[in-house]
Amino acid sequence: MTRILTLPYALLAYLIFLATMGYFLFFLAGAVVPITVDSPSQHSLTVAIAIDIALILLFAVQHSVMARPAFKRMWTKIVPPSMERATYVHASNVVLIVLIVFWQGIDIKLWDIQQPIVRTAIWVLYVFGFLMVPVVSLMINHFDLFGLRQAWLHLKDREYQPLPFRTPLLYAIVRHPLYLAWGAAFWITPTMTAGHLLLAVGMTIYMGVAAVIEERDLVGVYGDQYRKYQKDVPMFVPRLGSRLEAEGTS
Ligand SMILES: C[S@@+](CC[C@H](N)C(=O)[O-])C[C@H]1O[C@@H](n2cnc3c(N)ncnc32)[C@H](O)[C@@H]1O
Repeated sequence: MTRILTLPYALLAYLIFLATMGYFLFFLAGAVVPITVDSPSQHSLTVAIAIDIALILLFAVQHSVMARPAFKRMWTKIVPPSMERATYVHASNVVLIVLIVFWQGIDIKLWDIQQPIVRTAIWVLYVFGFLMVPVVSLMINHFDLFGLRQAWLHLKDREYQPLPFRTPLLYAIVRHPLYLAWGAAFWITPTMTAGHLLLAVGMTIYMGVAAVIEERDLVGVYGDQYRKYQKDVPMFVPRLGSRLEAEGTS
């Protein structure tokens, strides 16, 4: 039964993710869609800040806890292993939709660049940064990240093999290009409100902590290979003039 259900379950998670991400592009831009990061709050400033912080914490806890090996070991006693990653994607979708729906905008402008050419250039950079998120996910294994590979292997009755350690393209320059792309999406805007800043700061802190925790797990999985990678390649900020040969540490 799970053999038949796993692939549609994972595909549904993936499609909802794509739709949510499409919405999120405009949510962060504060344009086109009805609810955005700048939608005015109906609450006092203190309550609005408290709700926003609770939403960021919910996002951080769900993403961090469900990605830990110990949680996965326990969780896969309930959820079939082939559905574990797709379930993570479903949960992440729910959390992101909750964040979008309940986010409280705080309309205090910290910067507001109106010069048309500069404003357009910033929008172009924003879209580029945002689109780097799916592009970077393709560099390691997009379909594994979204649970589709696990579901496909299960359908074909083939055993799941974890991804090998790799350092392709941007992974030869920094260890966390996906978080860097997310950072660009959160920070690059011609009009920064206090609500948007709260989201950008909260997510940046979360990604910093998540990267440290993720690396502990990666050292556990890949051992000295990952330790060497940590020595050779910076976490977030590229070092001028130094770049691993793509795939060089694999
Ligand atoms: C959401 S991705 C984020 C990757 C990274 N933190 C980044 O910002 O690009 C997390 C998954 O990527 C995998 N991963 C991260 N770096 C990797 C590497 N160099 N080779 C293979 N898998 C990697 C981890 O095992 C984890 O399952």
